[in-house]
Amino acid sequence: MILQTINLSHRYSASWAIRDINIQIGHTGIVGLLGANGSGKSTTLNIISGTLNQTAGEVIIDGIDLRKHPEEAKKRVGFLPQQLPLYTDLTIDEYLLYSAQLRRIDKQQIRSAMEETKERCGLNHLSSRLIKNLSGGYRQRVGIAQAIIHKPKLVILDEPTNGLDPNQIIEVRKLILGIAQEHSVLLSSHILTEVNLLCKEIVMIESGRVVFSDSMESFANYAQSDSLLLRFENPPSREELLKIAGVEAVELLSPKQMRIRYSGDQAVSDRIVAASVSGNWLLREIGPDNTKLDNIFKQLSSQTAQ
Ligand SMILES: Nc1ncnc2c1ncn2[C@@H]1O[C@H](COP(=O)(O)OP(=O)(O)OP(=O)(O)O)[C@@H](O)[C@H]1O
Repeated sequence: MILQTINLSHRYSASWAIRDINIQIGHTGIVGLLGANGSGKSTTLNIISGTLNQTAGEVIIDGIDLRKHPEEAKKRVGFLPQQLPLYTDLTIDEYLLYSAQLRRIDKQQIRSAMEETKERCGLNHLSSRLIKNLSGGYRQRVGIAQAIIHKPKLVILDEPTNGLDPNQIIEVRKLILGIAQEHSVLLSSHILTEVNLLCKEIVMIESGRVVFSDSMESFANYAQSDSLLLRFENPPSREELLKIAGVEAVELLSPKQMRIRYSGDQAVSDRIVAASVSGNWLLREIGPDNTKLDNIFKQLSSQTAQ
């Protein structure tokens, strides 16, 4: 297991910022930590990267307890915090040399580590450019470069595309996908589309607690599994629909169109068809509700806020 957090909890003052966060990463690829602003993503990532001490719970990196053996555990982690840790008066080469020294890379290997990292991050042609003269996208690449220069098993990226323009976002996402071929990446975002595009797995947190944790595929299924869109030529009343076994809620979208939420088995659609025939409701459309994942995000968020 590359990362395991066990009931990770943190309290800045009186109230808990995160509570019982359990994350497991066992392979390369990207795990998305999704949550609205203030939900506790940065707190979680700061703890996992060893920059903040948790109030309770454990972080195990590659089998090493981060609290008990911080140096050994941190060797295996690269971190891009939300605020870029750059020295803008340094050139890219100077900054990467400094980062490599901080990471205690062997003197003989520093040059090759720098060259390889610049190559991977598309920075070779800018080696002697001052960081303050780089665009936002390139600064982000330098931030990512310092996070991978020591070839950590786990790379943690806190909102890596935040504040970038659309073209820069595409480039940085490409870079992250490349890095994920060789490293395990834990990436935070408040944008569901981004997590959907990049990640195989998703951990969604809200108000400091995990509300969903599974594959992206299960998330999409979960998101669409429990509602149906219906359209009738001769629509029944809400009460008539609610009488059908399994139908839990009816939401009118237009006089003839509605969304129902249901629980239990999928046979609810057969029962709706049968009821339509016997009630002469003239069913014209029945199918899964392809609610945009973003709506689900809002829905999940409001569930936990209650
Ligand atoms: N240093 C701090 N002192 C006190 N409270 C804090 C501190 N840092 C964060 N918090 C609070 O902890 C909660 C979680 O914040 P955190 O920054 O982890 O969330 P986030 O999901 O990363 O949000 P954002 O994307 O806006 O940074 C918030 O309520 C925040 O106000």
